[in-house]
Amino acid sequence: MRSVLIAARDLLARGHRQSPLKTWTAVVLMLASGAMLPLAALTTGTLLDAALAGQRGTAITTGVVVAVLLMGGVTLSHFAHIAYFELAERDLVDYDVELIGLANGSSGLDVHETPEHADRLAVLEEEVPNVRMAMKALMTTASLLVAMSLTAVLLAVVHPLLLALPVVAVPALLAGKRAEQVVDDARTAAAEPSRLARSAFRLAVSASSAKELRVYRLGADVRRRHAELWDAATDVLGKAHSKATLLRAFGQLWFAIGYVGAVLLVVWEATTGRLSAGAVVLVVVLAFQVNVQVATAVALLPALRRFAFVDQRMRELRAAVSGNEHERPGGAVPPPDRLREGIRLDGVSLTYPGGAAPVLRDVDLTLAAGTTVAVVGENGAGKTSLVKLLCGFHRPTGGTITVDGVDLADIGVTAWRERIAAGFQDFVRYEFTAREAVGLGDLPRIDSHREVEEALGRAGAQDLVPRLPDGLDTRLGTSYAPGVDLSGGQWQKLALGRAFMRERPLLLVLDEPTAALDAKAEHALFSRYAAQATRYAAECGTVTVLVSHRFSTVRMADLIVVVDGGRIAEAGTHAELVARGGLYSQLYGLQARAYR
Ligand SMILES: Nc1ncnc2c1ncn2[C@@H]1O[C@H](COP(=O)(O)OP(=O)(O)OP(=O)(O)O)[C@@H](O)[C@H]1O
Repeated sequence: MRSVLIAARDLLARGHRQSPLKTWTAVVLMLASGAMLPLAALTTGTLLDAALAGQRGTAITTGVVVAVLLMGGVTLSHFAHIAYFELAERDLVDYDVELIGLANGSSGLDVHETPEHADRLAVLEEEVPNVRMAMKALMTTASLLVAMSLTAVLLAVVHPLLLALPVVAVPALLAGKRAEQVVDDARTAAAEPSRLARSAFRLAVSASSAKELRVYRLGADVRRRHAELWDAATDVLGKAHSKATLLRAFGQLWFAIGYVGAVLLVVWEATTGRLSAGAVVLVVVLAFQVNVQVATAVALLPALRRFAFVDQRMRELRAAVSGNEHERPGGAVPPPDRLREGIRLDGVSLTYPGGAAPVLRDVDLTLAAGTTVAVVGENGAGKTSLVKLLCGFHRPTGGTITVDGVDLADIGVTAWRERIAAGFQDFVRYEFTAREAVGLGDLPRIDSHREVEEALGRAGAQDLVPRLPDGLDTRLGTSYAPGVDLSGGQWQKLALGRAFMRERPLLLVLDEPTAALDAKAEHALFSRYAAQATRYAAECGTVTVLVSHRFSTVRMADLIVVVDGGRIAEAGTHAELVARGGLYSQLYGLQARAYR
């Protein structure tokens, strides 16, 4: 119950922030409409007594009042609906905006990479559109509270024993509440299989997986997984719904017994002359209204409980994002204007949140200012994890990273990120215009035609634009709007252009930037990288970190770092490492032979 009250308060407060006038209009109209039906019942009783007593004038006046009250009940709630419907729409947008903010609200990736976070986001993505229903349920509940209170007072005035009628309604309400708890628990239990089923569905219908699904004949398998996961989810939900229906039916039956008892009581009192005919009509109508009120309350509970569940998840998300224990926001020291010494890692280790073992251990490394450092190693060795630490996405769980002698943890995360340029292996395919897809790399200059073209030139992707039908104004992708679809390599070239938008980065990260490029493009690109890295190095001492599996790329680096099982196995120049005859030499030999 407490969670429902908190959720109701949050929803009203959110509505009030959007429009105080509309909120108050809706609340006042709904409260007034709640009083109309009980007052109409009262007036109907008076009307009957007046008619039976031959008081024509009173009967006509009360008849008009009954009509006005009945009309008022309908029209007030109609006008309230206009106000709260718009509020609910605004609330919905507000929730979406907040969700986008929270999904991107942590400076690092620790929160993002936990299953609880994924579940919370999946639940919210699905449930937030039900805010419309929640607003309607909340307003109707406000109206219902007035109606129930007034009804209780009127019943008590006719006969104190009739107060038992609303009391009889309580077990019915409790049964309804219990039913909702059962459904909520089931929804939480079904969140994981539902999320996995949705992911199987996306896999089955997305264009990017179509090729593999056909070649490996995975269609039937994905369908089977999807069906099994939904079966698991719907089984849990189905059982819960059956149990909830039984609980609600029990509640309704219990109330029906009370209703019959109340009607028999007033009829008995009337036959003994203690109550008037008008009072009997009043009680019969009110008792019927109590039944409707209880049924409405029970029917409203699901929407309110469901919203309370959303509100609770939203609060958990806020708390998880703001109070993430693994993530420190970073100090206020600004990053240096230019790197003089470079970046040092001393005894650095990293264990992911919830991870059993460190994925990086005892890493000692100096990335000297103005140099290009290549990181190589087998899959899962820890290369990307190293890059993530340098970008401040995760904090080392042991040791320190210093930038020109200042602990990276003391440097403001946002300020540090502004001095990083990065191209990631799992780059994003922004389905915007080509100019925006590149210009996003440096938001203030997103609209600059010249600077976007220069960035593409630095990334070796200048040949891409002339092939697009509307040049940089070409809309990309076909998922949400008609646009031009690009090849994997072309998307990657745009991602590289994005990485080269920032002009004075202290750290340039290229995490397997050429995986989707052909050999000619790769070769052209490396020569450009080398020139670019030299230019950056002269301007601000940039450290370029290049993660690659291609040794033809790697050999041009000033320092090659070989990562093996989370440790630095060896480090040196290409010549030094080949001469040493260690892991690098073996891996290089294997690849060189393959190319011969
Ligand atoms: N978010 C995460 N949570 C837990 N473990 C992770 C996470 N990301 C990576 N790992 C684990 O850390 C280890 C190193 O992964 P990492 O991505 O750094 O390897 P990599 O050398 O870049 O591999 P690849 O060449 O395949 O890209 C792997 O065992 C991986 O399973």
